Amino acid sequence: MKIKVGFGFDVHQLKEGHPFILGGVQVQHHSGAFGHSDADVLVHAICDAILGAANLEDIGHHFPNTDARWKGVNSLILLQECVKILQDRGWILGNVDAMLCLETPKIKPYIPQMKQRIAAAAGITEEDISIKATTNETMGFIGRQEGVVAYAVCLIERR
Ligand SMILES: Nc1ccn([C@@H]2O[C@H](COP(=O)(O)O)[C@@H](O)[C@H]2O)c(=O)n1
Ligand SMILES: C[C@@]1(CO)OP(=O)(O)OP(=O)(O)OC[C@H]1O
Repeated sequence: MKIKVGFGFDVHQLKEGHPFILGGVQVQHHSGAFGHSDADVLVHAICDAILGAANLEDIGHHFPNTDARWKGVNSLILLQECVKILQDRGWILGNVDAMLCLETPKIKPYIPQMKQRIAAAAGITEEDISIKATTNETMGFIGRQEGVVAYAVCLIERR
């Protein structure tokens, strides 16, 4: 059995009045993440971890932000596609561990639903997806609530 690890990072700007989609779930907040897609920073970091593990470039390579097909796209669709790309090369996604960094709102109550949606899109069980959150202790652009950051690692395996 061969195993590999992957790492992903993403950041999006927060803008007043935008919907805030994290882990495929709409979070109630006065501002939300802004991007070409639905700007789901958590799912983007997971996509990059998966692609990185298999040495398959990054999310922008597969889904360019200049392509109208991805305008406003639900990022869970991109995640599903990344897992398919992985499986087409003989890899199986093992587990994912992710960290969200944002000052507010509290993410903890949304985590069970995020896990359900990510697990369903990625074809893994909820036990194999961990999501955690931290503030930035009021410091920097995260502390000023100008942006949101996510990190993710994953393991992939093949016989
Ligand atoms: N946006 C966030 C940030 C944090 N949490 C939860 O609160 C705990 C304490 O966070 P600190 O940054 O003050 O250490 C953290 O462990 C998370 O469980 C959250 O839900 N949403
Ligand atoms: C997801 C894509 C594609 O719509 O656009 P954005 O929502 O801007 O997100 P980013 O994290 O910059 O990744 C690039 C693109 O693949």
